[in-house]
Amino acid sequence: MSERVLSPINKSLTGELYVPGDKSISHRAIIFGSLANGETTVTHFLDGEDCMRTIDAFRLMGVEIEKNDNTVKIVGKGISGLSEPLEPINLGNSGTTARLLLGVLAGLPFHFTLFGDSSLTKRPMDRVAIPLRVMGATIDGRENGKFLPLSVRGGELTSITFETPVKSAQVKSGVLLAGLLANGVTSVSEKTTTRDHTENMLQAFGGNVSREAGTIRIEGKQRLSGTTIQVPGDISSAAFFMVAAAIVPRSNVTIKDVGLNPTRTGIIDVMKQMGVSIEVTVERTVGGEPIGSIFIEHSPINGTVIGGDIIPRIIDEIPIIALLATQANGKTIIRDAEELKYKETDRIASVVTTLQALGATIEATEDGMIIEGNGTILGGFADSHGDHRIGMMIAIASLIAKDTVTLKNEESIAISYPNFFVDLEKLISKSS
Ligand SMILES: O=C(O)C1=C[C@@H](OP(=O)(O)O)[C@@H](O)[C@H](O)C1
Ligand SMILES: C=C(OP(=O)(O)O)C(=O)O
Repeated sequence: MSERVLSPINKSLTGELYVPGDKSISHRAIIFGSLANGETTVTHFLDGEDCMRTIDAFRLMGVEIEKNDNTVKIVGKGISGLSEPLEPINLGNSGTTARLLLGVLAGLPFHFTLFGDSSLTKRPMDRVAIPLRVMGATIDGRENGKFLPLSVRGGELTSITFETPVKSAQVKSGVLLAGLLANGVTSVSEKTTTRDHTENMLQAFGGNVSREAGTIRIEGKQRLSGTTIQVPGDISSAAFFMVAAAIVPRSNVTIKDVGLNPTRTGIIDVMKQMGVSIEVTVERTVGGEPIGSIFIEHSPINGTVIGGDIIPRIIDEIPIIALLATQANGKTIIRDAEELKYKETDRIASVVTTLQALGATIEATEDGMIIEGNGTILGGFADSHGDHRIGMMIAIASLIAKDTVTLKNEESIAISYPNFFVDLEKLISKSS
């Protein structure tokens, strides 16, 4: 368990930054590359711990995957080229690996044992196990198969018509992946749109998927072909520097080559709604994913009310939005965000207690939080509790703190952003 002492910077943040590859897209590139026939090359792959769990899982099933820094080559031999793993699969801290992989394993004629770290072991898996059982998989584990460790016996699946009871791209994707391996046409409906990278990437691998008014249909047993995937920069990682630029006086930062998929850009809408000066340019679309740049300047910030359909579009950005709200004029209310309770930590509780410990005025509600603006961030000790996004929120808070902040458990940041402090330093050192 390592600690890092962070001092207030008394400088501005300026310059351009390329953030690491998108975590959601990196996971999916490995999954589809492993199911496809032929070679897949993935560039700007996120070299973070979560995505390594997905690579290791497919290696255990016999897939040849070579990784050199941020470039990954996968030798796909199709679904029939996968084999039964001889060892249990370690999912580490990664909810995306767990839920998406379950969808694939459900359709393979093998037995699997899955386990994760202490955080993932507390996160619900029944949200995807329940529909997969209806399709024909046998999934069991703690508390009637709700929690890891899980045992999965996959095999022939029948298609399903499924309406997701939770606003979750992981659940949607798990069922769609099982649908790809099943007999017949699987249909998944969602009341609120969640990130659609699975649908986009399926098409990039030559698959067919129809999308109409919140319903996605996928025909089973499609043959996918290996391809080249260029992973855009992760807007969920960029969000930390976007907020840093907004709250540190005299800052202006441009994030380059970042993913601007509309199912992910809620952070831009929220920052604009709060009065932040921000300019977005979409430059190109690669594999169905828009890519471009975001320019952010230090600005006066206003409190706001955030809720409803935007929540899945900002779900991973809420911790850093809460920090932004501590610096606003007036109160900010975040509601309809109960899904935060099922992340690496209960992020309603961890955001509120961490920002309170740093001196902010913030209280938890059943489905979100209420933040008083014009807050002063003090120094002190703050623990990531093993949650990468809480760790990065603390690091950005330290930039405007009155005193040093000691970040405990800083190593969790490597889950999604191994070079976070190097990139932060790049923006600071260019400033006066
Ligand atoms: O599909 C994905 O890649 C993800 C979906 C979201 O989770 P939920 O689907 O559980 O909301 C998000 O929080 C996670 O970081 C990545
Ligand atoms: C919730 C997250 O990831 P996962 O669900 O994949 O653990 C996240 O990255 O914030």
